[in-house]
Amino acid sequence: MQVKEIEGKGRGVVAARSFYRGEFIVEYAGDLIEILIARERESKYNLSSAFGCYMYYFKHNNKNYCIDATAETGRLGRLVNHSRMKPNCKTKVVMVKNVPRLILVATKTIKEGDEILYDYGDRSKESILAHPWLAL
Ligand SMILES: C[S@@+](CC[C@H](N)C(=O)[O-])C[C@H]1O[C@@H](n2cnc3c(N)ncnc32)[C@H](O)[C@@H]1O
Repeated sequence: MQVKEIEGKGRGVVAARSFYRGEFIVEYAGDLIEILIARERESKYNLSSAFGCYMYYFKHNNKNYCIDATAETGRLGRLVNHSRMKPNCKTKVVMVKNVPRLILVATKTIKEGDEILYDYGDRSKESILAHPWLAL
C-alpha cells in the first residue's frame, strides 16, 4: 500500500495491488484504551489543532473500547480516509490473546490504485455539521 496526498483529505492510503472481497487489508493499530481515558485524551487533543482525529470507538462483547491512533507511528491503518457512500472495506474486531484488535477487510474487489476507504460510522448531527465530509 502507498500513502498519497488526496485532494481535500490530507493523506490517504492507496492500494498498490488488488485485494479480493474478504481479504485482510491493514490493522487499525494504536493504543487500546477504555472510554473514560479516551474522553480525557480527546478533550486534550481538542485543545490543540496539532492533533487530527484518529480515535476509533467500538463495542465488542458488550464492552466499549477506543483505539487511539493519534501518535504518528508509521502504521498505515490510521491514514485510511472515510467514505459513507462508496466504502471498499469495513472494520472487523479480531481477538488476539484475548485482546480485541481492529482490522480493515475488503468488502469488494479493490483494484490497484484505488483509495482504501471505510465508513467511520459517525452519524451524529453535531459531527456532520463540524465535518460535512462524514455525510459523503
Ligand atoms: C484517521 S485520519 C485519516 C488520515 C488523514 N487524512 C491524515 O492525513 O492523517 C482522519 C482525518 O482525515 C480526514 N478525512 C478522512 N476522510 C475524509 C474525507 N472523506 N474527506 C475529507 N477529509 C477526510 C479528516 O481530517 C479526518 O479528521
